[in-house]
Amino acid sequence: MRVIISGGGTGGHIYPAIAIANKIKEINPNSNILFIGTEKGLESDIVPKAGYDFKTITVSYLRRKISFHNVKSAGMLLKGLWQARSIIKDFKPDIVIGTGGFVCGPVVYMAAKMRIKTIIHEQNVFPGITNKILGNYVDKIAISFEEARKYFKQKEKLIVTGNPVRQEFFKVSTKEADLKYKSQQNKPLVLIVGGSGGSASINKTVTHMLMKYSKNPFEILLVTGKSHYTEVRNNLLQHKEVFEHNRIMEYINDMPHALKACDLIICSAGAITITEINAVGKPSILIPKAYTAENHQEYNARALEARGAAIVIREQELNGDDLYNNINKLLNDKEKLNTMKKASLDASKAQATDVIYNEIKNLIKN
Ligand SMILES: CC(=O)N[C@H]1[C@@H](OP(=O)(O)OP(=O)(O)OC[C@H]2O[C@@H](n3ccc(=O)[nH]c3=O)[C@H](O)[C@@H]2O)O[C@H](CO)[C@@H](O)[C@@H]1O
Repeated sequence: MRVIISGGGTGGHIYPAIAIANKIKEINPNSNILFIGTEKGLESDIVPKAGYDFKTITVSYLRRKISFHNVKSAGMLLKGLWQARSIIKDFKPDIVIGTGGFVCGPVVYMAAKMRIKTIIHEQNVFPGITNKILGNYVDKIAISFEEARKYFKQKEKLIVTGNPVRQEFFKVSTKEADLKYKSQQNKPLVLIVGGSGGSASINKTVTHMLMKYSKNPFEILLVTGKSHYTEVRNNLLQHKEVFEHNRIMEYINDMPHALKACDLIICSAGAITITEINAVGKPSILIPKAYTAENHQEYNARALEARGAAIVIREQELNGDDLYNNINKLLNDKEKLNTMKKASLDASKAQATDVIYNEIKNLIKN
């Protein structure tokens, strides 16, 4: 099997691509897989670390208004299309898979025009602009929610698969996870993550909370996001006692172990993070990022809240005191925590990666 996978910009597009690639490799160890992304996107760091060959093309986004930026972007898009064509021509894939983000636009479009089999995967209820356009050209559109159907005109191409997550989330051992991530074995661990890029408002609120309640009876591991790390660290260094009970990191490369080790996760409500939380069956406090397209993160979060697996706090209403009280209340209510854990696990759809793999196989066979 020769496969090109493209998706990038944020972790929410990259990790599903890796989950699909891992599945293909697991079943076909001799398969040849090539990722295409951009140099600037998170994928240029994550994909090689995951052990896959990686090539880049140039892309840019378009603004809604007429602008010089758009003229420049159109030029870059043409260049990207040309680069994608040349990589596809050399690699000769049996199939090209897109998992969203601007970069997969030129790659999947070019492959379709070159009459190579193509499939895209959409992680959210509200599809991204790239996937919406690509829907016109690809052979198959894998969606994660029934509700996403109405946003695609090409009904005959749709298949509901759910979101693929890496198998490690289902296999990881609690003992290993605790050893790796719990620095104080006698205290509950609260993991706080603002998505793959971090969240300025979560970082700010948690910083205030830690300064005010530095002797918290739990341990906090705050993952700031790479671009926020220095600022958060400098602010917290003014209150050194905070670091006696808590830690900060800029990014976690081993999220399966970190998630497994925590007693509670507080995070923004990206679709892949939520799927991973369910895979390990953890209770969560979800803080949907405001101003995401169609407010899709709040939609993701409310779905989990309705199942009793999560508590939702709107970003606009976030403050350190409430957050601290919510954490304390939850960690002291074992019955509620257990109910939330069970509801979280019940929401897990472990078979998504298999369903997508079967679609890929069928497309290649036909
Ligand atoms: C602001 C915005 O529009 N964000 C979107 C983006 O979010 P984002 O990229 O934050 O996506 P998700 O929260 O869905 O996924 C983040 C991924 O990064 C991983 N991770 C994160 C932090 C870290 O330190 N280490 C790490 O490995 C997580 O385990 C997860 O696999 O893509 C998602 C999936 O299309 C969407 O649902 C989100 O709404």
